[in-house]
Amino acid sequence: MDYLIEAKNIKQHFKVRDFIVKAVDDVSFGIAKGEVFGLVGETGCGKSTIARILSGIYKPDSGEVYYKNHPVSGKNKEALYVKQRQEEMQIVFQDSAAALNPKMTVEDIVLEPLLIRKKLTNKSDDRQKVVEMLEKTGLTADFLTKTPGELSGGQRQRVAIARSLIVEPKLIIADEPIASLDISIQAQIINLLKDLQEEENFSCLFVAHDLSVVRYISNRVGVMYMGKLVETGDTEELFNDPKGSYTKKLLSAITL
Ligand SMILES: Nc1ncnc2c1ncn2[C@@H]1O[C@H](COP(=O)(O)OP(=O)(O)OP(=O)(O)O)[C@@H](O)[C@H]1O
Repeated sequence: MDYLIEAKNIKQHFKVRDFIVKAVDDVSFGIAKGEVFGLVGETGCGKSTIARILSGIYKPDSGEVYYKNHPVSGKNKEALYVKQRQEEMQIVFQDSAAALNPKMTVEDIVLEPLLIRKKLTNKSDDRQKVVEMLEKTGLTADFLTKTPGELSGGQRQRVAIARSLIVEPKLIIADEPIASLDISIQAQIINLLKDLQEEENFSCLFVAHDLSVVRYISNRVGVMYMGKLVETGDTEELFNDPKGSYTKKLLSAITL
């Protein structure tokens, strides 16, 4: 299978006082180009740790992450592909919106990833690009000069998404991207992410508690239980015909 990013046998253990927490315990899966892979499971089962390992924030204790079939996490990692993953990936966290620099304008916030990559051109073209990104996320040029404090939670998350899109990412790691938003705004942001994914065709790891959201947005789903990936499958197959006893239990706890 030609995966954009793949985890093979990754493990991440944390020592907490005298205990070893097996946060991720021998997990393997891949995300194809243009695919949305949803990761579900109870609190503490290891979803965020996996998101951090795939994005390179954590180095797994063992196992390997591959980007375009080249190792990017272990001893034999290939610098060229580590760099490509870094440049082609964006992360949208639960609190991305809250973490926007309160002193910066929306224009500067959205441009920052290009600044970091030394890809700014000239002021008017750059501004045009920002406006384009804002419009993609349902905002307008009126927002250019605003600061995060002047925006609602939903608008801030739109700005965070616009900021991710400006580098034309091939991969978005979304870790609970709607969890901190009001219920009424969550659907809008999920619809936006789904539309953008269909337009831009980036691959996505989508981590969420909410199974109905995962079902709506994902092509494939992985179910985690205590650090292990206990079942993966195409979304509708998995939801309609879960195989494992844990998946059955998890799905029966909700009404979809
Ligand atoms: N830096 C750390 N140090 C110690 N333990 C950690 C660390 N990060 C995570 N853990 C533990 O590893 C386990 C998995 O955590 P993780 O955050 O990956 O789960 P999760 O499924 O994302 O949970 P949630 O849905 O609550 O975010 C938990 O028991 C957590 O307490």
